[in-house]
Amino acid sequence: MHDTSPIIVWIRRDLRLSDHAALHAASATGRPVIPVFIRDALVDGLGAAPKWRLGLGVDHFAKSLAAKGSRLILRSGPAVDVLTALVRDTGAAGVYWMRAYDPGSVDRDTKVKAALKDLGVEAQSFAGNLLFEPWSVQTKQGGFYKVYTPFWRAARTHDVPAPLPAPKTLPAPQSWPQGEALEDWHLGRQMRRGAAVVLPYVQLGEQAAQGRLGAFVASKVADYADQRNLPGVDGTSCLSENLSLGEISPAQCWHAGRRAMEEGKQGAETFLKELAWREFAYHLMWHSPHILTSNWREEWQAFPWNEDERLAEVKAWKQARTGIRFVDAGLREMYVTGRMHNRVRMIVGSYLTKHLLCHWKIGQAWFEECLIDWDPAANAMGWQWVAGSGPDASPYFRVFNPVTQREKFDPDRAYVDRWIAEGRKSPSAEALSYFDAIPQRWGMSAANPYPDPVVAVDEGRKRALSAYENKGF
Ligand SMILES: Cc1cc2nc3c(=O)[nH]c(=O)nc-3n(C[C@H](O)[C@H](O)[C@H](O)COP(=O)(O)OP(=O)(O)OC[C@H]3O[C@@H](n4cnc5c(N)ncnc54)[C@H](O)[C@@H]3O)c2cc1C
Repeated sequence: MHDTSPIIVWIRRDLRLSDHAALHAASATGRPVIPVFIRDALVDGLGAAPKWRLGLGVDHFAKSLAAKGSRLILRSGPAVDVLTALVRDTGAAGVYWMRAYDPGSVDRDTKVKAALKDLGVEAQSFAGNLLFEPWSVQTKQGGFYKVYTPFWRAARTHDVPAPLPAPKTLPAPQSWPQGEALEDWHLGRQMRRGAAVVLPYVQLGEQAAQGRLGAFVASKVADYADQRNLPGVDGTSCLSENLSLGEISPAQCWHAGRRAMEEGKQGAETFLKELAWREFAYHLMWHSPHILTSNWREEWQAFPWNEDERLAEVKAWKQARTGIRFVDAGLREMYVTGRMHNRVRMIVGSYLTKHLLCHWKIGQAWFEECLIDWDPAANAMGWQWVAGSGPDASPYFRVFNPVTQREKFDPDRAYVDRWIAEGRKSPSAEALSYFDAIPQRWGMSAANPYPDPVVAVDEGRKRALSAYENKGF
């Protein structure tokens, strides 16, 4: 193979130059590098907001590559077809990529690897989208962890390699293969009215992500342990948006957290533990992929969840008009910003699965539609945790009371007042922007009175507890 045969770097949800082992290794070969992004069935299957956010991220990353004298070639179709055709067209010596761990990607990547090997081309995948490879953290018996705390105890003894710098050069090939235009993919098509409303909340790309991490470590991490549960306070890193598309690597976050810990900043260890929750989600998804699609605990299979999306309660929940302010505030925050505070994710999830006795899959799918930080593993684990059907889940009989939770975690009502417009003399701009984002056919207006609860807090709790009786949980 000639030295000028290029290396193709297949870019997926790893839209960064630094701490990108595949780009780094490709650059180190001294060969020309051809970065490629493929719009395949997994991209087409994304929900509206994550697909739109991916499009913004890809566009931004293409510009970062252009600033280095490189390019991002865009192609669509099944990855195996696109890559084998590209290898033939360019005479590439190898294809490198960063590993993904969801079953759809694993299946696809296994086929790609086999096809490339058949062509006699080097096919290499690299670690770096997680801190610890999911198979590397094992129980003493060689199994996987089903409970977070022992997982954390085992994981924290593992080394996390120092992040790699961005490659110095990404030599261009003599001629670039043809690519498609991102505009023609219409990745934002389903966002309709929402895009203009969500856009100001987006922090796009690697530099912005590094800025977020820097600001968090400089001014928020010290109080993080106390403040991270208060949705009215800007007390968390907000890095999930960037982590979900790999605009920052978990190792970069981890090492920044470690340094903060060494500097004696309280809260830094809690931050590391939260990063480890992300790892735990991937650990669980890798070892028990059914967490994405069915009750992780077998005993929940017979539970009679409501699964009908047409139910009035489900519509009210999705449209953030359940009549429970803390719940509606969270769902509105998500619709307007593409994100939702972790505490409130638990409250809205509990209300859907317990007060309304609806299947967690309805919530999982709605979050997948609306979140710009959507992550398959964290979303599935979060929903199964809330519902009680997952490993290390919230006990089934723990029904969050959204009223007392609001009193405890939003005592001055800063959060609910920010997101609920109805009944207020001068609603906040954020609360009003919800009505600009939602479809007009929902028929909602800030001028309407705030709705009565679809299911009252006590009544829903009692109903849930009686539904759980004699189910053998
Ligand atoms: C029902 C439900 C659904 C969820 N869906 C998602 C999702 O689609 N995408 C997503 O990234 N997170 C999800 N989470 C986890 C959590 O809510 C978010 O990661 C967190 O709110 C992100 O905000 P932050 O970046 O400011 O977090 P920080 O508090 O600053 O934490 C730092 C990082 O740690 C990780 N992290 C923190 N908490 C968790 C957690 N409970 N589980 C897994 N990782 C965590 C995230 O990567 C986060 O960016 C979900 C939680 C629940 C209860």
